[in-house]
Amino acid sequence: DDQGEVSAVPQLFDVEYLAPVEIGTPPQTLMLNFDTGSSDLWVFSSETPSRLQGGQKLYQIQDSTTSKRLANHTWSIQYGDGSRSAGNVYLDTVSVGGVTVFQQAVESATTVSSSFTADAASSGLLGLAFDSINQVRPNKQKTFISNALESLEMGLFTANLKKAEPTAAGNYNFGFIDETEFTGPLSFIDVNTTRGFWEFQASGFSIQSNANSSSNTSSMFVPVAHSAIADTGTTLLLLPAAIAQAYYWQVPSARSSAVVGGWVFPCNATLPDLTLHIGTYKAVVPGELIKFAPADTDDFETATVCYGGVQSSSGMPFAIYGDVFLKAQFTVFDVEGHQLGFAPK
Ligand SMILES: O=C(CNCc1ccccc1)Nc1scc(-c2ccccc2)c1C(=O)NCc1ccccc1
Repeated sequence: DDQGEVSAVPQLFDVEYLAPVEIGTPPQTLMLNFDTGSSDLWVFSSETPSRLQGGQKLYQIQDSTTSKRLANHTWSIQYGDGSRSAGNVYLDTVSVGGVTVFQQAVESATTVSSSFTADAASSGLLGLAFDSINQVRPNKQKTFISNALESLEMGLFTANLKKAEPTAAGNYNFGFIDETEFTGPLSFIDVNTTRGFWEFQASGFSIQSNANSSSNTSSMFVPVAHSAIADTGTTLLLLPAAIAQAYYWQVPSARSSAVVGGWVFPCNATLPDLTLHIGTYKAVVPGELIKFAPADTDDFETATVCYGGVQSSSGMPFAIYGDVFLKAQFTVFDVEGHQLGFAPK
């Protein structure tokens, strides 16, 4: 029974986490964005027009002796931020951290939008949401994890994303739970797979002011029930506007800037911790993770205006608990049990 582990390498300002994936025979290793918010494994390839390439390593289809065209099948995907890609479909051998799937659908891009072209480090995405939202037509294809399930010791994978110090890489594990990766007990909640996402219910929030190091006062619990998804592919923690507003009202001189496109605050501000209540689990997101990135220059030293890691999810179908949230928790994605498990780390 298989188990696999692969390191999750944070890119600048933790905007995404890439992990090595081996495709074809002999294996071609590409860095892909592991994305629990979508269900397509797609790559830049020898079919991607050179004018749409931006230096990414390509899947050389003809160099793989095991690649087979899935005739008359195509794919096309659009993400909520407007980015998009589309192309043809091949079946080939795919390995992640030692877990191998034969005849995995590998979606080759014949067109990508500008934000993908501009992201030189990422050769594509590896979707880890449910098969129902795979975008291959006429016949949907299964995700890597769905195909790998039968060979895994446990029908689950875990994400342990980390804030990028120079060396810190997080990791994804497939088929096992490494108890050394978290401190407190795991708390499990049910997942609603109707929309194909890792969707769950959260009941509200509380805010801890870190006024001084010795004591911090915890605010009372504020009930703001909302649907949310656990999404490694979305950078920020996108919450109902009422929660985002209540949070930044605790930060002196924070404001919602139409110019920048979200909540900003002075970089020398001390940000409170935010606790999100999920079932009986209290997920603490430290203020330091919410001081996300400089908004007016490229480095924290000279920047005066900083962009918040918590932003509003208004206009979206649900709240999106992205990397800013997942960096603070150890998360179990129980594919077979349709559950999410969280623990502090
Ligand atoms: O699409 C995803 C997961 N994939 C993220 C991704 C990765 C690489 C390139 C582009 C996108 N998650 C989901 S589920 C639902 C949405 C959504 C977001 C806004 C409006 C409507 C739906 C998104 C999504 O688009 N996430 C990425 C994102 C980017 C910028 C701002 C918000 C969200």
